Amino acid sequence: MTKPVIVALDVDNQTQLKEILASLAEPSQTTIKIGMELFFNSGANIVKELANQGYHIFLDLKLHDIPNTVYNATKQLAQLGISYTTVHALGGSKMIKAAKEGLIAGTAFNKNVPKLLAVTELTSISDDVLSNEQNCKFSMQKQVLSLAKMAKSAGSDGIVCSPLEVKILRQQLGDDFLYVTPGIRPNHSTSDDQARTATPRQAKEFGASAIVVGRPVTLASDPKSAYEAIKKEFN
Ligand SMILES: O=c1ccn([C@@H]2O[C@H](COP(=O)(O)O)[C@@H](O)[C@H]2O)c(=O)[nH]1
Repeated sequence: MTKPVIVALDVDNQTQLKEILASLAEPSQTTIKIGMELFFNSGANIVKELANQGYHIFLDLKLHDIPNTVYNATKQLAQLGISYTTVHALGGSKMIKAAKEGLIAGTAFNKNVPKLLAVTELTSISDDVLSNEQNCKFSMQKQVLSLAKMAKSAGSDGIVCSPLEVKILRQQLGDDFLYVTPGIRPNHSTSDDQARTATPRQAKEFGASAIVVGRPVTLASDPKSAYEAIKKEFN
């Protein structure tokens, strides 16, 4: 079975959106990620529209609020036809539990409940930022593992982390949990806002369940070839 290469549709207009979608596989074979940029530009209707076209949707709004607010928000999101959504693990176990309950409450009878993914430490956070700005006393690996364990016990279906942490996480938390990894850079020399990166091949070797790829596809001179090459490397 091929593992998903999830393309992050981080665009603010329909023209660019259509161009990228045209480079990807047919909707039923494709998971696309809608993040804050497209959602705040086009609203919930774009989510419903793309879901109706048959795409599997990863709605990445990274909710982080009090449990009651998150419950009511995920209850709404569950009605959009999405497959995955995200909260920040740092919101705590009560918030994660509420997010899951909201998804269950908002899902129509005989539809699948969207999978809940907890974002551990963003892939843009370096070791330096973790210790000097977040004042975390643990190593990155220990911190991500601790958040992932808590998220799993609170009911999340998986986590978002860097590919660099997946091997140890999978050993500790098992295979009945999703390890979704952004921070994918086919060319390791690229320098941008991502701090904890790996190539698609490394993500595969470390055991990622799915990878999330944005700019390496959307900014490529030939997005279709870039997407196909990443899929081949990851599978
Ligand atoms: O820890 C995280 C969580 C989410 N993301 C999202 O993934 C994509 C990555 O895009 P690139 O252009 O490939 O960097 C983007 O939508 C982020 O919001 C993440 O990067 N790290």
